[in-house]
Amino acid sequence: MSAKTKVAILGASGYTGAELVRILALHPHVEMTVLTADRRAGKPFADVFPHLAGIRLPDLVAIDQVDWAGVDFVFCALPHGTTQEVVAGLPAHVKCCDLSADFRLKDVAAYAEYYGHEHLAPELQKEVVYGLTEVYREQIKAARVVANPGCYPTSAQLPLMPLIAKGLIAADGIIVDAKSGVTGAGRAPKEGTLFSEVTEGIHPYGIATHRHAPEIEQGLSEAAGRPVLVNFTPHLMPMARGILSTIYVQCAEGVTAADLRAALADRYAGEPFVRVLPEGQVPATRHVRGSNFVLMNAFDDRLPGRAILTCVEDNLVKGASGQAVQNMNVMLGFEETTALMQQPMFP
Ligand SMILES: NC(=O)C1=CN([C@@H]2O[C@H](COP(=O)(O)OP(=O)(O)OC[C@H]3O[C@@H](n4cnc5c(N)ncnc54)[C@H](OP(=O)(O)O)[C@@H]3O)[C@@H](O)[C@H]2O)C=CC1
Ligand SMILES: CC(=O)N[C@@H](CCC(=O)OP(=O)(O)O)C(=O)O
Repeated sequence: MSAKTKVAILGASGYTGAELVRILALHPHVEMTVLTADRRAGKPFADVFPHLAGIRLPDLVAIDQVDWAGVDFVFCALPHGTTQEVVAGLPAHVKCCDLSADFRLKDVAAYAEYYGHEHLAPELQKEVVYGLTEVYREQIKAARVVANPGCYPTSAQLPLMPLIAKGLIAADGIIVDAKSGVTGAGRAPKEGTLFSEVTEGIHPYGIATHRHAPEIEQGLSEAAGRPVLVNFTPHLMPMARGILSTIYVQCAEGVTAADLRAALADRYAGEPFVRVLPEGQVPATRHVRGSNFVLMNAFDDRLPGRAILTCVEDNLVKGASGQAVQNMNVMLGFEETTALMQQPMFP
């Protein structure tokens, strides 16, 4: 049997880091040899995440303690803004899937505008492949560094890109109304994610300014073959996991929701993680919890010629760590579904 791939998880003490460990624990071809943290460096991993105590793992270390000679593949699960120099400094033999937003935007000027500082690795940015697996699989196969998509952009681009590319919906005037669970904001303590700030309520945030809008527009523009702008408003929900995107679109002349559903079903036939639901069935976040699945459907609006698309995912799995493992599987030539076929937990 060939040797296992040695994997490092940078930011293993965060939510997406824990999900990577949970998923990779069932991966037959990898061994987790390095787990890093910042404030929690020096601790046993199980002290930080007792629910994963049954897995044999190395202790958490600081990034500057990592011996890269013993690493083949890196998952970088660090806060955005801290990642570009780390990834640019990796030795050439190491492949990487970056879960942060640091390499998602191809246009470094747009990055500077939305992230508030100049890109620190513009040369590397040119070779990074955007990791929406179902769309960019062929490029991902050959990539050394993959930028894993944002959680909201995954749920918006998967339903919209094929419909725009086929001219079944107008690329202009699209409204993406999205809701996320609180784990989307990470584990580091902040006022906005306190129980008392989130429970028994819902509120939009980042209205007309959220940094996922240009990421969604990047994909939709590519599908349309011209620049496209989108109206994107995220909301924070009193739940731990899950994203629901409700998307309002104008259909092309004569096109109905049945046509949109059929086109999506055709596009994603054979895709293991994308399911287009039968007519009338409503995607719910609780139907994807803990899984790498995406559920979507299309409905006729009451307004003539308009339709409503709905899409759900688990923000920590297909929206982050699950898609990252999917990308690693593609990059390293493993079966794409390896370690990812857990069924959703319900309720
Ligand atoms: N949560 C989600 O749903 C999604 C997250 N992402 C992206 O994935 C990345 C990780 O997110 P998430 O796991 O939620 O974040 P968390 O805040 O839960 O975890 C962040 C991790 O990074 C470490 N860290 C923080 N600051 C530094 C630093 N300056 N140097 C080195 N390590 C540091 C933390 O260590 P310590 O615990 O010791 O402080 C922790 O391990 C982010 O870029 C996020 O935007 C992408 C899609 C979805
Ligand atoms: C609920 C919540 O706060 N969600 C995060 C998005 C999570 C994510 O995908 O963030 P990155 O683009 O940084 O990877 C937010 O809106 O900032």
